[in-house]
Formats: sequence, C-alpha cells, structure tokens
Amino acid sequence: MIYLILALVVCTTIYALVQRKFVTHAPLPPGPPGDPIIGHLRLVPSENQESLFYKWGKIYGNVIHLRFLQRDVIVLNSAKAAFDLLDKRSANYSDRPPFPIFQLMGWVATISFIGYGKRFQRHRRMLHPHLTTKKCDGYTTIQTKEARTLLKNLVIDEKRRDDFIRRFATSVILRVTYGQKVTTDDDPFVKITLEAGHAIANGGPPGSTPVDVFPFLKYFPSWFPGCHYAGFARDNRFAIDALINYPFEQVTRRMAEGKGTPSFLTSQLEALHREGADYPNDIDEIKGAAGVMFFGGSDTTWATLSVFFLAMLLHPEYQRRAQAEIDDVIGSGRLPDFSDRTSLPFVECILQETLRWNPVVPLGVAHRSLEDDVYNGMFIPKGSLIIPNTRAMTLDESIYTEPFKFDPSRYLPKPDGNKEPYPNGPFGFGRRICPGRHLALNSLWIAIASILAVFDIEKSIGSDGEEVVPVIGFSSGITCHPLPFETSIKPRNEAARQLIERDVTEDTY
Ligand code: HEM
Repeated sequence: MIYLILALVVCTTIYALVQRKFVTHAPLPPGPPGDPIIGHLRLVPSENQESLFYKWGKIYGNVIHLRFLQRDVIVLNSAKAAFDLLDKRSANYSDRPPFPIFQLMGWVATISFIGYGKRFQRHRRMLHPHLTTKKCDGYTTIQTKEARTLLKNLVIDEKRRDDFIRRFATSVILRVTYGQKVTTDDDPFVKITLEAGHAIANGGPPGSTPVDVFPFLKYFPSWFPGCHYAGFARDNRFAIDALINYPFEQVTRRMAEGKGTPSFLTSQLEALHREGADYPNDIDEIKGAAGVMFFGGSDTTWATLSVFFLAMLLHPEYQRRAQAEIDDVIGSGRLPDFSDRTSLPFVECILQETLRWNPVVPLGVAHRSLEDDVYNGMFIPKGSLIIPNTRAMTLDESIYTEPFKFDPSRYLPKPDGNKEPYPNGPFGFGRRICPGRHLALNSLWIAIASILAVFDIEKSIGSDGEEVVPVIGFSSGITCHPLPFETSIKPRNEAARQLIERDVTEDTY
C-alpha cells in the first residue's frame, strides 16, 4: 500500500514537471536548488520557516521560488513585493489553498480557510460592519474597563502575568463577539482559547505539510510517514468544536431567556430570524464566523502583549521615556484613556515597535494565486502558494536601521529618530487583510498605555537574591509567542497603586 501511494506521488510529480518543461514562459523566481522529485520539502523544516526564508532572501532576493513536490511556493520577503502582488493585484492573489489539517481540526465554515469567491465575500460582509474604525470606537469603553481590570489583577499577582493578559484579550473579543464576560478565575472561555491556541500553534506549518500537498493522506493513521499533523488535528478537534459551539450555546440560551447582550452573534441570529431563508448565511456559517473572530482576536492580542512585556523587560530606558511622556501629558491623578492617544506619540511608537520586533503571525496566512502571472520578469504559476514572510519584511535593512534592535524611537521624526515607517505586514495584505486590526490596535494601545502609566517592569529576583536573566525564545506555529519568562511588575509608586485600586469598575474577576 505504502509503495503504491509513493509511486502515485512520484508519477504525478514527474508528470507535472515534464508538462512544465514544454511550456515557454518567463523564468521562475530564483531559489535554492531542490531535490529532483520532492523539490524543497526536505530542506524546509517544520519549525521557524520564517528564519530560513529570511536567510534565503539574502541570497536569492525578495521573491523566492520553492517546490513542495508539484506544488509551487512563492515566498515574498519584502513589503513592496507583498504589496505589489497581494494588494495591487489582489483579484489574482486573494485565494487560499485548502488547509486539510485545519479542516480536519474542525475549522470548516471559517473565513481564514475559505477560498476566494462568493462564500468568502459573504463571510467578509458578515464580519466587516462589526469591525470598522467607527464601530471599533464604540468598543473603547469595554477595552478601557478590561485594561483596568488587567491592572488590578497584576497588582494582586504579578506572577500570573500571562494568565491575566490572556484574560484581557479574551474578555474584549468575547464581549464584542458574544456579549459575554469572563467572570471567574477558571472561566471556561479562557480554557477554550488556551486549548484552541494549543491546537493551532502545534498544527504544523499551514500549507506545507505532506498532507497539504496530498490531502488524501489525512485519512491515514498518524504513524504513517508525513501524517503526524493529521493525527494531531484529529486528537485536538474537541478544542475547536468547543470554541465554535460552547459560546454559541451560551448566547442562544441567554437570548431564549430574554437576556442576550448585543453582540456580533446576536445581530447575526436576529437577522437570520428576521429574514429566514432569504438571509445569506445559515447557522453553521454564523457559528464559524463568530468562532474565527473569537479565536483570531484572542491569541494574537495576547501574544503581542507578551512580546511587549519582554521588550520592556529588556529595555527599561524606553519604559522610562514613555512614563515621562505619560506623566507630562496626563499627570499622576488619572489613568490614560483613548482621548490621550494622539498626545502620546512615544507610547504609539512602543506599540508599533512591538508589532515589528517580533510579529506574532510571522508567515501571515498563505494566499494562493488564481492565474499565471509575471512579476518583474519572473513567472508565478497559477495555483502557487504565496507566503508573505512578515518576519523578513520587518527585518528589511533597506527600511529599518539595525532591524534586530528594539528601538521605538526609529519612528520619530528627525533629529529624535529616523522617521522610519510603521511596519506594514503584521496584519496581512489586500482583500485578506485582517478585518480585526482596528479592534486589535485599540486593545493593544489601551493595555500598553495603562501598564506603562502605573507599573515598572523589571527583572525578577531569584531565591539566591540575584536578578533572573530571562531566557529569550519563541514558539513556532501559525502564531508565535515568547516562551515563558519571569518579570517583576510593581506599581511605580504609592500614588500609582492607589490609582489602580481607586478606579471604579464593576469588572473584577
Ligand atoms: C495583534 C492582533 C492581530 C494580528 C497580528 C492579526 C494578524 C492577522 C493576519 C496576519 C491575518 C492574515 C491576513 C492575510 O491573509 O493576508 C489575519 C487574518 C484574520 N484576522 Fe487577524 N490579527 C489580529 C487580531 C485580530 C482580531 C482582533 C480579529 C477579530 C476581531 C481578527 C480576525 C481575523 C480574521 C477573521 C482573519 C481572516 C481574514 C481572511 O481570511 O480574509 N484578527 N490576522
């Protein structure tokens, strides 16, 4: 059986390669030499692909061609190439490849994994009105309250930093999507995002596992060569089922009791009820849209805040500078709110540098081309997997001086900085750009500004009385976050402590 399948794989690959030999077209983009049949499958690791693609970019340029068996893969290492193709030519580059591993996991009616077409547009139309800049202005009260709850929690137990920033991110998106609140320490919604996060982060590099190239392999047991991730997806399906179904059940129950709080989901269910069969989306599509909004908004926001804490730990000098700005503009008698945003340029620079320094979706989500295309004299075959390497874009030396360095002042006008542009790729490109970016930026801003206003983030002290030097490492997966590290998070002074405690909010856990 194994030999039969291998023979089939080899034959279809040879057929595809021979067919291409007889067609004349512009040369493919450059890339490292691959193996005759399997192409670059053996050379590309399943972890930290972005770093290897970045290194190859230095040798072969900003547009690289790879081949996984007969599948063409184009890696875009510069924001310009990504913008030229995914944005300016978005009609050709907004498709998605099938993601059999993620489908196996239960992500079915989910925009991020739906190909370009009418169904994609229906999902986009469902989400978009709830996430415009104007609509997001209406969520700032929720975000401010949740940020203040975060401060209170950090005072109570600084060691649980990760739990609390996850709760902050989850609470905001839970309210917007389902009108629900995180209410207790061991809230099921937090557990659900944790388990779904684990499933997504360990589901393998999207689009480049053997199952992605030969979807029929998903029916094979996990011990079969190349089928590990399929087994993992099956084992973790429960997490995605819970993510999609549990909040939905809670909301429908509350609506039936007449207690539904307005949210994305209630508005969709009401529209479905009102319009019946004329409404373009059925229950499963609505559930899927809410599920991706909930997950898309929690894991990424949490991971970015974790990067922020790491950066502040390593760079007390920028903390001090942001605190001086906050003290100057706001004083010490109140906490920041959204009306202060434009008056705090350095805090904004810290937010942007956090997004650039370690983008939490380092390879974006792969797009797929619909037609043959030629870009700068290079042939991009129809059906290519297009990988925007955001990591390489944010490290582009032609745009960022000393790109590995965390330096928020780079964005300031001269003479304080170099007036370098804010990073372009962390939220993706073209018609697939992250619909939640305005909401995410607001959540990040209020959390960062509030934390900087009242806390000093420093190295923690170990039992030996010495400073604990953080071990810096990042997880690998579709989302990437810092590996656990310790910090000391202390109110800057007694006035700051009182400010946190005095703030009146009914939102405590
Ligand atoms: C720091 C926070 C976030 C980051 C870094 C981020 C990043 C991304 C990226 C890179 C993509 C892929 C874009 C592409 O294909 O070109 C994406 C897609 C998506 N994001 Fe976000 N995101 C964040 C927050 C959010 C939030 C808050 C929501 C929901 C409210 C959200 C919902 C989505 C959805 C639904 C998609 C799929 C879009 C599609 O396939 O057309 N994201 N995000």
